[in-house]
Amino acid sequence: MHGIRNITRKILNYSLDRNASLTCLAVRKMSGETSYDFETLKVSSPREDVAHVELNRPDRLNAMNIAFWRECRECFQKLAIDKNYRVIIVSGAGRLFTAGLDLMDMGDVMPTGKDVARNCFKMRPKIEEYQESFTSIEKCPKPVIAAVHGGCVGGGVDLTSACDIRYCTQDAWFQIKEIDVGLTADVGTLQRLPKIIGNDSLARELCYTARKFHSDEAKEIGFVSRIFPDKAAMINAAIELASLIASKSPVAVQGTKVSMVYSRDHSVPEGLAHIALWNQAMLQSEDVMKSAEAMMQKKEPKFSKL
Ligand SMILES: CCC/C=C/C=C/C(=O)SCCNC(=O)CCNC(=O)[C@H](O)C(C)(C)COP(=O)(O)OP(=O)(O)OC[C@H]1O[C@@H](n2cnc3c(N)ncnc32)[C@H](O)[C@@H]1OP(=O)(O)O
Repeated sequence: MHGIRNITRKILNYSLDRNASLTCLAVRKMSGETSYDFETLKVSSPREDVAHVELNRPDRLNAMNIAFWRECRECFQKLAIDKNYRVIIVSGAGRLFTAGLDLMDMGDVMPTGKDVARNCFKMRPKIEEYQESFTSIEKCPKPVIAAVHGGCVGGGVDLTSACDIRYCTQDAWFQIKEIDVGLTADVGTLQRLPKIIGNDSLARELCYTARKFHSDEAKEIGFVSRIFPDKAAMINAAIELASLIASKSPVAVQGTKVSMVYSRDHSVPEGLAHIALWNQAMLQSEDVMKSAEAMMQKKEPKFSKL
């Protein structure tokens, strides 16, 4: 008799638990909330319209393990279409931004078969997936601000090169370290960094030698735009900047990012043709009239979510 009662209680508890979690899921879906529950990233919202993504494996110096590569991609793909956020900040938890590729967790990209051709057919889509982890930052139409403290090694330079704006602390240093671990960098530094710093000779020097460059040099060459005495000051400034950008028309801000990314990789006539096509639609936005009215009335405009 006791046995049957126990089983009944277990079944009842199970269905209550299940109903509770289904209700939670339904509420989340109904309210349009996206879940950002990750193992290697912590996502918070320090201000309205601002998301803060923290690389969150401080005990491993935020080294990029297999879960990280997947989660980074997923996170930015979600943020790209999440109407609750207009600007994103990326920083690292613990004593430095990131130590780059997790050298203890590379099983995903190391071929195991005997046949070179078959290994290659497996490897290429894997490498492309890793590339997409950072390209998803660039594809996200919302501005992404990197806030770097301590070291930013290997994959960290790839990641921050895909961001729109880079701030760092006085103690920050950067290292395109791939050469030193026998790799040709393949997730974005070689493609993006030379265009950011506009100095091909120096880009090659940094990539071929893997020498560290510190905050002052990073600012001098245009890799970062501002340096702060410590992490707290940098994060505060990043939040202020993010809030300012978030107060502008999201139609205009996101169109600007899309156009700047496109124009970087195309000729001036192609870039102009692209923005003409884009703006033939976007100039019809209510944000244009709202901005003009606010300007005339000397008021701050409020723009609705996208
Ligand atoms: C298809 C692939 C695409 C991606 C490519 C990306 C490539 C790259 O990122 S290449 C660069 C790889 N990273 C490195 O070579 C950095 C290695 N680490 C260091 O040089 C130092 O740890 C560092 C200078 C960052 C910090 O030195 P510090 O003395 O302050 O700390 P440590 O005692 O060395 O490290 C503390 C613990 O963290 C572990 N750790 C550090 N880096 C990594 C890493 N990259 N992967 C895995 N684990 C790492 C280190 O072993 C220590 O662990 P423990 O001894 O257990 O405390």
